[in-house]
Parts: sequence; C-alpha cells; structure tokens
Amino acid sequence: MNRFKELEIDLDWFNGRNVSVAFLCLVTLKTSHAIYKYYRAKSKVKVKREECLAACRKMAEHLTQKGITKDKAERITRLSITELEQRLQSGELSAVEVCECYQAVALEVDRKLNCVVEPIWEAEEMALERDQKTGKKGPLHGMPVSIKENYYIKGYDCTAGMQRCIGDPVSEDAVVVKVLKRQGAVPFVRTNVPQTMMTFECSNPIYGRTLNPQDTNRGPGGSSGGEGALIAAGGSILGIGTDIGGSIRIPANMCGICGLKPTAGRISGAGTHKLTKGQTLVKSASGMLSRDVDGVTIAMRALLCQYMFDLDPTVPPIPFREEIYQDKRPLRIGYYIDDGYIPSVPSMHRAVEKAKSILESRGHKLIPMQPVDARRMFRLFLDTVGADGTKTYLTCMKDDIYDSTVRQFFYTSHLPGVLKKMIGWIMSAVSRDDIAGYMVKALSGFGTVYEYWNHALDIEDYKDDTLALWRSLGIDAVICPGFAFPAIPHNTFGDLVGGCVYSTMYNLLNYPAGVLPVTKVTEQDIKDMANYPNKTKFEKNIKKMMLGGTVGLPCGVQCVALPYQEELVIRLMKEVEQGLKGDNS
Ligand SMILES: CCCCCC/C=C\CCCCCCCC(=O)NCCO
Repeated sequence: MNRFKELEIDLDWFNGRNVSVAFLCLVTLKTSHAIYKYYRAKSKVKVKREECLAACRKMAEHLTQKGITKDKAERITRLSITELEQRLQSGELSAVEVCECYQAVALEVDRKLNCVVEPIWEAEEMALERDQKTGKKGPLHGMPVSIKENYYIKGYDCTAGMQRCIGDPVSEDAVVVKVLKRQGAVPFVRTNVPQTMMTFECSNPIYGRTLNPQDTNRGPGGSSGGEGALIAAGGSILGIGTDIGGSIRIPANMCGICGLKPTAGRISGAGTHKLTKGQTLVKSASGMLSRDVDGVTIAMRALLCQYMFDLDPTVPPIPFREEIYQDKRPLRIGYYIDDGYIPSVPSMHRAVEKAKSILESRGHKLIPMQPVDARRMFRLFLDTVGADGTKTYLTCMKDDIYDSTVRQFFYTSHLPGVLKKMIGWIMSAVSRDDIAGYMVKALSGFGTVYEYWNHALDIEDYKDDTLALWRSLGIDAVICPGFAFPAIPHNTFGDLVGGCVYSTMYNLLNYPAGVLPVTKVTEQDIKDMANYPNKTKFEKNIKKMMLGGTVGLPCGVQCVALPYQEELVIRLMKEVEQGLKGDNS
C-alpha cells in the first residue's frame, strides 16, 4: 500500500510545471557547459598564440644582439640553393651564420605574412654542431629547412590548427625530420597550416591567417600555406610538407614556387599528424617545396637514403635514380589545359601552352589528351574524404573554435546523413552547382562496409582506366595546369573548392606530381575571361574571383608521371625551368 502511495507521489511530480522547470534546468546546464568549453578553448588558444608570438620576439631580439644585419641576411638568403649548398660544403659559409640569416629574414617576413608558427630553438645548436663536425659532410650540410607544423618535432605541439592538440608536445621527431638532420640540414622554423589541413586556405584559430606575399588580400594556398608564403618571400629556401589533395602543389601554384608531391609512401610520412591516417584509400604524401627545381632535387636525393629506409621499413628502398633524372632521351608527353569538368582560367592555359612549346623545342613529342572523366574522379575523392560521415573530423574538432574558413563545412557536417543527402540534392538541382551539392551529399558517408568496399573497387577501376589511357597514348608523362586558377581571396574556399579537381586527381591515382611557376596573369588573360563559361554557380564564382584583381599572380604547371617515377617528374620540371630561363642545354 505504502509503495503505491510513493508511486502516486512520483507520478504527481511529472506535472507540466515541474517538467518545464527540469527542461529549462537541463538547457541552462547544457548551454553553460558549452559556453564554459568555448571559453576554455578560447583561452587555451590565446595562451598558445601568445607563447608562440613571444618565442618569435625572443628569437628576433637574440638575432639582433648577435648583430645580424639586414644586408648580410639578404646577401645570404638571396643565394640560389646550389650556390648555398656549394658554399656550405666548401666552408665558405658557416652553418651558424646561414641559420641566423634565415631565421632573421623568416621572422621579418612573418611580421608581414604570419607564415611562421614558431622558431625552432635548437636550430642554432644544431648549426654549431655542423660547423664543428670533422670528416665527411652530409649532403644537406648546414642547409636551413622550414618544417610544416604537422610534422613531429620533439618537444613541440603538433596541432594541425586544432586546440585539442595544444599542450601535448610530441616525444620524437618525424622520420623525415630525423633524416634531414642526419643529412646535415638545420630545421629552423615551423610553418602555418589551415585548421584540419583539409582546405586550400591557410588559417586557424591558434596561429591566425597566413597571407600571400604576392597579394596580401589573398591566401598562399594550403595546406602547406605557411611554407608557400615563407619560401616565396625569401624566408626559407627549402621546406617540407604533406599533400593529400594538393597541399604542396596548391601553395606552389599560388605563391609562385616549386613543389613536389611524391607517390604516397616514397618519402616517409611517419611522425606526421594522424588526423587523416585512418583513411587509407587516398593517402597523404610527404614531399617538399622550394624556390626552384634544384631545391626539390637536392631534398629528394638526400632523403632517399638508407637511414630513411631503416627508420621506416614501409618505404620502398629505392634511392634517387640519377639515370632517370639525367636521361636525355625524348619523351612522349600528354597535355591538357582543361580536364573536361572544371574549366581552368586563360592564364593557366597559357602556362601549359608555354611549357608545351618549351618541351617541344627540346625534342619531346606533346600529345593532346583528356584525363579519364574528372567528374567521376572528384566524386570518388569526395566520397573517400566523407566516408565516415565526417565523424573523424567532428571528433577531433569537438569543443574547438571553428575557423571562418571551415565553419560552413563543420556546420553542415553536424547534420544527420539523410539531411545532408537531401540538401546536397537540392543544391545540385537549384544552383546547377554539381560540386557543392555533391560535396554536401558525400559528407553523409557510407552506410555499410559493403558499400565502402565497392567504393574502393570503383577507385581501382578509375586507376585501371587511367593507366589504360596512358598506355594507349604511349605517354611517359603528362603536363597540365598547376591548379584551376591562381591565388584566391580570403574566405572563398567554400565557393571555389572545385579548383582542386586538378590536384586531387593525382592523389586519387597516387601518381607523383610537381608544380613549378611558369607565368603570371596578364591584362589580356583577364580580357579573355569574357569567354570563360558562365553556366554553373561555381563558374560564376571563378569569373568573379578572376576579375577581382588577379593581374600579376603566378600560374604554375603540373608535371606528372607514373607511380614511383619522381625522378622523371623532376626531370620534366627542370627542363621547363631551364626553357623559361632561355637555357636549352
Ligand atoms: C575541414 C574541411 C574539409 C573539407 C573537405 C572538402 C573536401 C575536399 C576538398 C579538398 C581540399 C584539398 C586541400 C588540400 C588538402 C591536403 O592536401 N592536405 C594535406 C594533409 O596532409
């Protein structure tokens, strides 16, 4: 009887008033918790940012005390990489003075472009060790190298622009960093990346936004945007980066420098941020950026050594093959200015035409071609990136502050899968924008492992079809636009995401690809935009972007070869570069 009474009381409690009060309490609690987490994240980010800025200031003061003059710094940082290499090897320049000069210029450049995350404090000591070394010098003896923030450096946080990774310094260097050091290089600064590293802008709440040295109203590209800006502005001569969708090649194109994305796995990726590593269909590649092609060659030669093969046995033990790089035999090279899906802009056409005529004048046979259905490729790429319904990104970004460049993506990612599919479908139908619509749909992920495995098979089919095309044309390599367009204004990634069809193609295929600067946008290129298609929302966005002051921006060409033929890619890049300099040797 008593028990019934108690129950009656309990049930009475569930009256309208009490339920509303409980609901309100719950909402208040949840909201205050969210506010608390937001401010906690904000303060964590602020403290980290201040620490990094203080480190830069402290380093700048230290260099001033050491009497590094602007004149001397510029004299040394203006040397080409081959001149620098030769003077370091001969002892004409000491590793310490080179390191200090590069640090001084990097910090100077950083004040304008915000491309450096923080200096590497151990650099000077490392340089001193190089100077005191007796016996055989390493191939990179005393060479300063800038390091993208997502590479592990012992004692430093590796955040990829995400606050949850703050305050968790890594305990070991990345394999590539270890190899660089073993070969005599001096890692001297860490460079900026976009939050999550999956965009081609370069901004995050921790370190802020990096600007393009050619036009500060635009970004340097991404995700190796800090490297792109720093190298283009003269604050570094060689840097390392990663590329899963264009992150080395896009900054190279947008900043007017060289970048090589090797076949994924040819250069070790061990000890880089883990964010994308669970996704194994399209793998991130470790590569390099440099002022000229020689920088890429020097780095590849030095990295492809027994020490790397020992440290990371998953790397195929293939040293740099001089016989492929030095080969003078004429090649059959496919070329396209348009991938048949996303029209590239006139300045990019000119870049390819220019490279084509250089290569023809050197005896190569250039064959017009179209890649296998680029729309199919991009859909496969997007489905791969969104395969988990974006759960990985959402988990890593839990309680984080969304950077303005990725906010739209994360708000969409939170929606239930069905809604993403519906919105994607509506977007495609209403705006005739195949890209944004499909992207939203792709973020809904796969329902079953069976679907995912079938998707993996579709990628294999795409690879087979491409290889068959190359074989049928009898081509050794391909040249094409370095990207669909040059550098873009801040906060326009969402509107222009389709540009990366040109880069993602060679990630999906896992072919090595390098970009080098070939020309700059001219007034005539802008006039020629009158003929640029104007049907889809995406094409309209490109047109608007190009008409918004792009004259003078660099435009690159992409050189591509079959998997593990990096030496051939570099050979082509070098030949185009020589042709541009009027050197036809
Ligand atoms: C957080 C935003 C995710 C958006 C996903 C959009 C899908 C496709 C766009 C691809 C953009 C590629 C930019 C380059 C990415 C890259 O190579 N990162 C290097 C990581 O090692």
